[in-house]
Amino acid sequence: MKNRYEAMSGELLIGKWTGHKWRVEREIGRGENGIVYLVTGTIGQAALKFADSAAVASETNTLKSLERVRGASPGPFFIEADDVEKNGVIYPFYIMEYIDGLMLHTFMRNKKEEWSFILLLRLLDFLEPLHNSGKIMGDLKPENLIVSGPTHMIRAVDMGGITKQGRSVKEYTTLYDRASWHSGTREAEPAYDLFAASVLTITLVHKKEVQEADGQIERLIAIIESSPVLQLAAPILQQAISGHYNCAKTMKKELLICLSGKKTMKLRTRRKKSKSKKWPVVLVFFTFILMVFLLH
Ligand SMILES: Nc1ncnc2c1ncn2[C@@H]1O[C@H](COP(=O)(O)OP(=O)(O)OP(=O)(O)O)[C@@H](O)[C@H]1O
Repeated sequence: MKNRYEAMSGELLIGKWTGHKWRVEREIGRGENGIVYLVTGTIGQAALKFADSAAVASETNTLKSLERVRGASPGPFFIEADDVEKNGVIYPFYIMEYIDGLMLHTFMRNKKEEWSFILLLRLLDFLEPLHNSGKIMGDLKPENLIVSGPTHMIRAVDMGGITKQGRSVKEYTTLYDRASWHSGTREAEPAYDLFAASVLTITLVHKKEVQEADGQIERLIAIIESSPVLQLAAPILQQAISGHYNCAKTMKKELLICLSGKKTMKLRTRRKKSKSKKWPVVLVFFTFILMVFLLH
């Protein structure tokens, strides 16, 4: 790994330019661009990311440019950038807010499949202010998202894909990229993220099948239609896939309507004969929906 410092738990890092001291608690993640540590400084806990100077500069710029969207906190707050010098070598890093929570796929591991809709609602809450600020997330995938706090807010940890609307998407992952599914271009527009949000929701419930669909949109639609859980929101998921939505708020509104009583009644009537054991889950689920709606 080029120019990335491997720190140890308990180690004290001193910023070369600010003189600020950061005590390393533990490593919290690593990826292509860098290593991230949970650290403690005079301001309390924070996340420290070692990366090469170009990545530190561009990620720092992205986080700063998101300050205008801060009311909705889509990503971590930027704190400061600095270098640490060890044995005559300079290692660039930056400090950001530590987002406490679980990665999306870890969060879903011990949850009922119906939770995928709550996360979709939260994802739409996350996307709306970002889109209103003239940007899109681009690389929308579970690995870049954390579920945080008692209201299960979605926050992003990797902002590398954020692209100005009208430009070509900077970074993408084929599984969630509409162009790879032959369903549109890579032009950065809200509909690009809403397509990805729909695929992400399907993936939370049927990951293997989505991977096997291998870019064939008809197979993706067949997964929705044959899934007892996803059927609850089938029209919305399909419309997002076909590019019908270019506004997260509208998609959220229609999703809530779709998940409300009428659709459930239909499904219940259809399944009456089989005395489904799922009704307590559905009841709990709609109580959650109501809570999310009221909390917002
Ligand atoms: N501010 C943060 N708060 C909490 N956890 C974080 C934070 N930033 C990063 N992480 C954790 O560290 C991991 C790696 O961080 P990040 O995605 O920024 O690295 P990367 O090298 O850019 O990754 P990639 O290879 O996906 O480009 C994340 O998946 C997440 O688990």
